Order: sequence, then C-alpha cells, then structure tokens
Amino acid sequence: MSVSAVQPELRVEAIGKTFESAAGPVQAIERIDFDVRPGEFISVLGPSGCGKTTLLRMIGGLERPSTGDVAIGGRSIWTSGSNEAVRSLAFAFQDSRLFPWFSIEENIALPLRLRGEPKEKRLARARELCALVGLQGFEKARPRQLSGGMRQRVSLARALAIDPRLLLLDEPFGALDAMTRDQMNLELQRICKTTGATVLLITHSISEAVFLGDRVIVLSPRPSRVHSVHEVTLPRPRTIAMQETTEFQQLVRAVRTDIAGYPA
Ligand SMILES: Nc1ncnc2c1ncn2[C@@H]1O[C@H](COP(=O)(O)OP(=O)(O)OP(=O)(O)O)[C@@H](O)[C@H]1O
Repeated sequence: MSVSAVQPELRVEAIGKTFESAAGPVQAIERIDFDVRPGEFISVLGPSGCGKTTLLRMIGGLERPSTGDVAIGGRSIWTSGSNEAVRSLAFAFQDSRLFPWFSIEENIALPLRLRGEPKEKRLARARELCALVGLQGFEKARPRQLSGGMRQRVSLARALAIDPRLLLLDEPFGALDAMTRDQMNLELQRICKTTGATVLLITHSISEAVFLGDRVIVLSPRPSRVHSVHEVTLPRPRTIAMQETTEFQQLVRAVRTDIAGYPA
C-alpha cells in the first residue's frame, strides 16, 4: 500500500472558530487543514492567543467549530457526531488534574471506571501503566506525595488507560523545570514507541516541538491559519545530545524565524 493510500488517523478539514462575546464576535481561527498519519507525532506551535487550545478542544470534541470538521480514524466528530470517534481519544494538560483523595492507581484507572470496567481489570491495567511511565512502587501513593514531573507521568498514564487512538497534549510539561522537562520528553518518546500512539502536542517550546515531532506545524497569529509545516527528519530514538547537532539547531532556527516577531 502506498503512503498516500493510508487513511489518516486524524483529519482536520477547513476548521474555523468565531466566539460570540459581549464585545462582539472574536475570530480565533480563520481556517486550518491538516492530516496526521497513524503513529505520527505532530507538534503545534504558534504565538500566544492564536487558537492552539481552541484547535485541540475542537479536535477533542469539547468545542464545536464554526466551520469545517474533524475526523478520527475516518469517523467525523462534528458532522455525524460519532461518539466512537470521541471515545477513542484522550487528553493531558499542563495541570495534571488528579483527584487528591484517590491513590495513583485509582487516578489512572478512573477512565476505565467511568466505562464500567470491573475493578480487578482496571486496577491491573493501572499497575501496568504505572510501570510503563516509571512509577512502579507508587501505586498506592496520593498525588500530594509526588513531584510535579511524577504527577505529569500519572496524567499521561491516565490518558493512556483507554488505549486511545489519538493522544491530545496541551503543554503537558509547561510547568516543569528544564531538566525534568528533558526527562519527560525522553519518557514520552519511549511511551509513544511502546504504544504506537498518534500524538498532537501543543507547546510553547520550539526545541521541545522539534525534539518530539515528526512534523512541526506553525500557526499564524489570530485569526490563525497554518503558517508553515516543518518535517523533522532526525533519526529516532532522539537523544538530548542530538540537540547540539547542526541539523537540530537549523530546524529550531527555521521554526523560530517563522514565528519571529510574535511573542512565543
Ligand atoms: N470561550 C471564549 N469566548 C471568547 N473568546 C475566547 C473563548 N475561548 C478563547 N477565546 C479567544 O480565542 C483566542 C484563542 O484562544 P486560545 O486559548 O485557543 O489560544 P492559545 O493559542 O491556546 O493561547 P496561549 O498560547 O496563550 O495558551 C483568544 O483570543 C481567546 O481570548
């Protein structure tokens, strides 16, 4: 089968969004189109307020677009309202959004509980995921006993609990210090390789976008459009040392040039 014959995992088609507000309409997104291949990692960058979170929310079924549609695995979310498409995706955010009164394994198992999975099955899956994200031994701990980086691991594990077709990440490591963030980027790369997940990552960090992405999509200021798309051809697995290479630095420079002049 040729590459072009592979059905995209995600299709964003002519999507646009205008919010109604007391001060009048606010056009956040003019028009955005792109496809994501199964297993691909896409990073999305753009100036503050250009509509990145709005885009993610429309892809995730949380915000109705004013125009256009989104399809996951060939199933439209907005035109035909496919519940199955929405059930096949998962989110993680900058704030880990854990329930403080639940243990780590109960937090991870929560999406399975909401789906009515039996307790034994969902806790077994939570323990597997604890190991996958490097939290073995912390299954019974409470969120307050963990560091910020560890809480983000829990948040990722919880997102992976349903085996999502598509993982939507909104600046998940934005609140972490630089060293923890590097570590989490390596972990995320390893987890993606293990699970084969298709990922859309919103970030404000150009180097994170290049380090993780197969492609980097740069959005224009509001009302946003796709400004440019950068293919990242660095081999995988990527290492922190690769950030010192000329190829990596050239890519970062090219992306930065595209968003130069915008507050990133
Ligand atoms: N519910 C809403 N009602 C009115 N305007 C909104 C609403 N939600 C978002 N906006 C506006 O839409 C634009 C895009 O917001 P959004 O949060 O998607 O941007 P962003 O690129 O994620 O921003 P940042 O990089 O700062 O996180 C902003 O101008 C915002 O004020």
